[in-house]
Amino acid sequence: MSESETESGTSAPLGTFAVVGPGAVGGLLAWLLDRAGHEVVAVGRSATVEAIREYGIEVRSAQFGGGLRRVAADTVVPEGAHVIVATKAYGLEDVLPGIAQARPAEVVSFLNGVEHMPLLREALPGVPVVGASVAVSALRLSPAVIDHRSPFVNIEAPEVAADSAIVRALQEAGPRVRVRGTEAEVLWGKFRLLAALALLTSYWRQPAGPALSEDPELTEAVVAEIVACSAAEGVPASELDLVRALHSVPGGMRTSLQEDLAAGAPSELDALGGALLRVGERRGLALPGVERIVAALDDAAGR
Ligand SMILES: NC(=O)C1=CN([C@@H]2O[C@H](COP(=O)(O)OP(=O)(O)OC[C@H]3O[C@@H](n4cnc5c(N)ncnc54)[C@H](OP(=O)(O)O)[C@@H]3O)[C@@H](O)[C@H]2O)C=CC1
Ligand SMILES: CC(C)(CO)C(=O)C(=O)O
Repeated sequence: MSESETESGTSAPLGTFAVVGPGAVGGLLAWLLDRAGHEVVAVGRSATVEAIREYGIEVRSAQFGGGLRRVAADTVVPEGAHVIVATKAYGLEDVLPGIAQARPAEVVSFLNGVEHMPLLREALPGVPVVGASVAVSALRLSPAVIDHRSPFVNIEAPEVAADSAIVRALQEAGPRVRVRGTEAEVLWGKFRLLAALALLTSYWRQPAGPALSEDPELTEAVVAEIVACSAAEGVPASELDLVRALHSVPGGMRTSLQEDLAAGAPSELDALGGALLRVGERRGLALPGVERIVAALDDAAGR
């Protein structure tokens, strides 16, 4: 019997799920939860909400078959909802008051990075808030059309979230969901890999394979610096494991930071590279490799 099933075999309703930031990741998760029969509302800004109301959410996915689903959409978070947060880091502060006002049952965030959790907790006192990670490659082609490019959606959530309705619903909706360790372990586990990949792919303007091999010394420095940051923040890791993880990524993979910078769009450079530099400053770590890349990307973006 699955966790959300009753003794009689029928699914117990887990409540309303609100996906705040129905972009590539949020739209895909909303679509998957809707497909699994849950009550889902995609919560976004008016242009996106209008597009989803008019058209639905279309997912193109080899893994899940894809298709169009008439997912409900609103600009307001429903009262007491189970909230998934999937905005970009730079959009988080704008959505916090609306989430707080809805007095959500719980909040699970899927943002990349590590600095968003204190912001969420400060804005949502008394609300169970959990940081999870998702490994997936997805891109929003238009406000209601999502291209799911990776043959996987791998979610990790910390052990404290084992009973979360969001985690239980996602476990049954299609993604691979692993519940393990602490929140810091989950977030840094993803952040170590993502930060290295995102910075190097963006710097070299190449997909993962060539970006990692372009300048082995720079790659080595970035790996060592990120592992040092992780350890200083209480999550020890091995450089060798990170190198192995980086080389297991498909060589043709591009990162969302790389896509955003290439498009001249707002990016998460500060939430990734900037966050590492702030750890370095706080912990007295020299990060010359990360610093060089962030400075070059800042220059290129005209900051
Ligand atoms: N794309 C990927 O493959 C992966 C992304 N991630 C992480 O997931 C998170 C979401 O990324 P992704 O789905 O790619 O991003 P998208 O740009 O596709 O979607 C972001 C969503 O957040 C909303 N948003 C952004 N700024 C604001 C704002 N100021 N106020 C309200 N809403 C806002 C957007 O609104 P609107 O619809 O109005 O534009 C959109 O719905 C990021 O932290 C990313 O690093 C993690 C793994 C993989
Ligand atoms: C590298 C990738 C695609 C892995 O999930 C990612 O998280 C991103 O680009 O933001």
